[in-house]
Amino acid sequence: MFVNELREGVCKEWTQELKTMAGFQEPPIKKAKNDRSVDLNANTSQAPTQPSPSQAANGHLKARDSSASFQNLKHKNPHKRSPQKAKNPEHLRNLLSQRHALPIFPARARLLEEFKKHQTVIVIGETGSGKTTQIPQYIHEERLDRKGGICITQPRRVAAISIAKRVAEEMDTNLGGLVGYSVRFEEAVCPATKVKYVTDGMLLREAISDPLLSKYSWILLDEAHERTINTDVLFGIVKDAQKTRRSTPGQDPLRLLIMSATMDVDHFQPGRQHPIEMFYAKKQQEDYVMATMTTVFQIHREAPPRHDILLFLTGQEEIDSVTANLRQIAKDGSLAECPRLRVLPMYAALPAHQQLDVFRPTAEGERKVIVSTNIAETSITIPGIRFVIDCGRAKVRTYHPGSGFDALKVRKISQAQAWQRTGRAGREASGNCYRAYTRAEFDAMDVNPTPEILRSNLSSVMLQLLAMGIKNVVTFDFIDKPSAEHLEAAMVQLTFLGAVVIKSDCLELTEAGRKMAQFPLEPRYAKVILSGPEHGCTDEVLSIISMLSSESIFVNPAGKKEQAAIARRKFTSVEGDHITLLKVFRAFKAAKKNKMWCHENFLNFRNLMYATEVRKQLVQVCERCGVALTSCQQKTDSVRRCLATGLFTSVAELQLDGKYLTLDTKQEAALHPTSALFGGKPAYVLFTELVLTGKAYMHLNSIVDPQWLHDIAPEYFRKKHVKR
Ligand SMILES: Nc1ncnc2c1ncn2[C@@H]1O[C@H](COP(=O)(O)OP(=O)(O)OP(=O)(O)O)[C@@H](O)[C@H]1O
Repeated sequence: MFVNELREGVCKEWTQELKTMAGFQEPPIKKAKNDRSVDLNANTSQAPTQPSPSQAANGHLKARDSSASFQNLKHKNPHKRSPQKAKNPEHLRNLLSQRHALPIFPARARLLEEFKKHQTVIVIGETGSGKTTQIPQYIHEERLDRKGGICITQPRRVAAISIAKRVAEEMDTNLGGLVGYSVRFEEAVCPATKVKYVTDGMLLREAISDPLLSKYSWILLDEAHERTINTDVLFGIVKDAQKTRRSTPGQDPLRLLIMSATMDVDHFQPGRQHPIEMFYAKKQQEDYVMATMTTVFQIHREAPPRHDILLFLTGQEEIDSVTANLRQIAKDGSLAECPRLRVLPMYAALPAHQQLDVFRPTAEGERKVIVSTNIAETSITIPGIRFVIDCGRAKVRTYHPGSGFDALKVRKISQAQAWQRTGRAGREASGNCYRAYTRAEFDAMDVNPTPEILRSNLSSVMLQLLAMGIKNVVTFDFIDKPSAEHLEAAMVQLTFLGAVVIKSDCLELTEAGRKMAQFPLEPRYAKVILSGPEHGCTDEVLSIISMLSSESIFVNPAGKKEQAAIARRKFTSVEGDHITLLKVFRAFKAAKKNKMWCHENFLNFRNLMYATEVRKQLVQVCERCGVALTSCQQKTDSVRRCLATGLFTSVAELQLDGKYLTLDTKQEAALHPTSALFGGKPAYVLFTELVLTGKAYMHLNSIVDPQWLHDIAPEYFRKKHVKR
């Protein structure tokens, strides 16, 4: 290995490594029989821009966006024209030459040949080589989509939307016309849509009503290496659909392409369209946040304007605080000579249009700094990014079935993720990547992330599989089989919720379970909505659950925390956080969804609008399922009672020593300081989430009466020795 220190004086803290980084082996993907794996380079004439030579076949499939999605609920902007740019022949010529310069282009004929020959093909190529944007166009140009459309899955909604926009532009067509997208609560498609980008959760939901995926001739599972739970499950479902369509006369074959990024570092630099210079920290950084911020300003002082920076950090709070700090420091007089700094946060809880802000090109004399979670790690191309700064960590949620905890912890990322982050720097031109960790730390990282399916609560997936008619979930063709403990925990949860019954050793969906599967929500929330009519409060629980779907309703600006807390007190309910959310939602409606009102009350207008939109969609599902929309007005104890019908396994009891123990697994847990109940000592508390962040905290809590619990699940609470 050759380590060279360059750029002394520019970034003293970094060492640069030149091309010969020690290679790491791509881990084996399980390869389906008769599948074909195409290396984008194999047997094609070597163009200087081409990706790596032959790869071992196989991949490993990625995961995220566990949220299920709506189907065809919204028909948005169906004929929104891409910018006038698209009509400009010069711009079109430019786009075409960009397409031709992509590493995938010389492999076009070879790929199409393989696609025609095989029903399942695995395509492995460099990040940025053109898989996501080009392959669907090649299929369409070759008219291989005459009998059915092309559906490309993405783990994240922002990727699905931004890529669809780009492809519509490249194809000089309207977004929502020939090219469209469909993500939870939002879509731009029409009957003529042939190339459709969707979140993997969305396609999973489509498969519930149409297990043969009959609208499509092509399913492209993209970013397969990420191993999201939905992509993993889709793999099994699409294979099943293929088999059934093959054996059903008159059915067209269903073609499956699994697209995965190569993680082969030996090829990372020479095989890329644009080279990326790598820098590692010289020594371990004690404060990675500080290290990355310092690097932002080191770069900012040196680099020309419009050479933008993408900084990877771990979570919303950290990002909000770094964003505020960067903006503050940018005002410093010593930076007067530097370009103007536009700092933008990027995380999943931001509404889609705010996420899409990061794609706006940088103005003359300006520099964009995007401070992001791993949401920007794969798939997307953010124009202008020349520098990536990677803190080497991410917040990971891991479910522990034994304790019922969701542990949310900051962990080291894997090498595969580190390369994905690096790849964001060289999409349009050569770039630089600064890793805030040493080369030795990089070497010690896991090669790949743990597949999501091995660390998640499986109740949603299990319900969806059952709704698709897959009888034996335990023998389902998972790429990596979840542990018996995880499967068992999901089964128990669904049984408690009344979604399934066990008949002759097999799980069977109940009528209620069938309805629950219609909601793009976790089964326990769907159960709450289904219980609405019985408690006369469907209207109220719909508002609360919509608010829970949209994060950060309350704004807490640095420097105004006191005022924000005072404003928040107006809505705080002694009954707990759920009724507090309901009061906010009602007040927002009464204020006619006024933006100024939100500002004055330290509430996030966009997130409230998002909740309003979600609610509308949920109402439509209620109508489809015949759930009556009743309202209890001010009788909010029936709302808490109704919440308990779905969340009754999430209750904690006050102990003599003043601490809380969860009833289900006897874990010690504390009320989160942001809770409306914090400081009080109610005997029984229902919590929405139990998160381990150092200590175990109950988030979003309400007071419950033990008698209700006995009424809802008498057997369960008798066993838990709950006094009435
Ligand atoms: N919105 C965009 N604006 C500008 N260029 C873009 C945009 N989207 C894609 N590109 C260009 O197209 C190239 C190929 O992108 P594409 O997403 O198809 O690659 P990929 O092989 O699928 O990468 P990944 O594995 O990271 O998703 C990018 O490297 C970039 O040069």
